[in-house]
Amino acid sequence: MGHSAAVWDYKAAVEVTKDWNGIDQVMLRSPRGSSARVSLHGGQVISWRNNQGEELLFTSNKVSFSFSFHFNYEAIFLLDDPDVLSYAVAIFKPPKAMRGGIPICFPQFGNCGSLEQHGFARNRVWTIDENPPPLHPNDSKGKSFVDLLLKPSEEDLKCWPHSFEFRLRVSLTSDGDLVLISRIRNINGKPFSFSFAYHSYLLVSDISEVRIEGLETLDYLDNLGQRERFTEQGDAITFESEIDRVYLSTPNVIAVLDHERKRTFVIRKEGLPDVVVWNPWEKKSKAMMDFGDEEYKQMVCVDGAAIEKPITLKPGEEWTGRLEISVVPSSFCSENLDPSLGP
Ligand SMILES: O=P(O)(O)OC[C@H]1O[C@@H](O)[C@H](O)[C@@H](O)[C@@H]1O
Repeated sequence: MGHSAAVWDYKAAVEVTKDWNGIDQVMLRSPRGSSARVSLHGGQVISWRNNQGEELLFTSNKVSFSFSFHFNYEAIFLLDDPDVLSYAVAIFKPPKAMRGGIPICFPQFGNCGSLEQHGFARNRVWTIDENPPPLHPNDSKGKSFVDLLLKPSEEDLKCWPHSFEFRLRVSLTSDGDLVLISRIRNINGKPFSFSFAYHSYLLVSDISEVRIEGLETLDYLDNLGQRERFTEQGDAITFESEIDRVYLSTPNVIAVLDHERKRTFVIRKEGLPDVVVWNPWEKKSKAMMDFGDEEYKQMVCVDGAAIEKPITLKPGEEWTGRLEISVVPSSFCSENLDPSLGP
């Protein structure tokens, strides 16, 4: 049953539990029944549910564990088989981000650089930041939230020699909107540059029923063709095969319409000029160990990102990248979207 936002105890609505691997997860709840779950593995949002308890983010039913023992092996386990899963958990630690939810790509996007694909942040264990520097009061009022912190380890500094503090706030508004605020501070003696993405796996009824509005007429880099630059010709993006693109200089509001479910994800962003659109389609997803055969139909990645022009921070400087996702009935068409991003 829903509760009134006026009497809701937002602090009590944040609960920390352990996952099957002993890593903390933070559950956020809103007075009307929505929820979000954040794993300290990667600072990754791994579930976001609406007031009716329906999941809004895609996560694969398959999980892949890599482990080293003389050789590198990769094994797949079905999450819905408890015996197999508990055996897997007993012998392996998952070093990889779960396929789905919202992994954080930092300090590198994709393989453009010397680091592991999409950077190391999604594969590190973050901590809960009990005393973060303050944000605007509107970022706390009427929200359940958790603040996470990532600092580089000695190993990280060997491959990326830049000291930083990465603070991530994940919030759930009383209406059930999901808000992610990343603050990255240079605590190094020298400037550094990075790229970034909220790799958001949206759950859709069927990818062939999905249409993305807000990116028409824009230039994009095509990851399927050596990042060649093209201009979007269609009046919206629809899917008939693999798409892997970085749209450039995008507006602050993007709409992802799911015709079959008659609902629209509205993505509002700030500090994130680019938008990645990705669906692996059948052939590529079959080649990926942690994707079920038909699962590509249920997802589309639409990421708020900063990729084409990396962010450069001088010593002491901080960058903020903000993403807000809400879900509205599809009758609420994109012409109604308010491009302002007030909290
Ligand atoms: O398998 P990963 O490392 O999570 O990456 C998934 C995909 O992420 C996309 O954003 C990249 O553009 C793709 O090329 C990549 O396949």
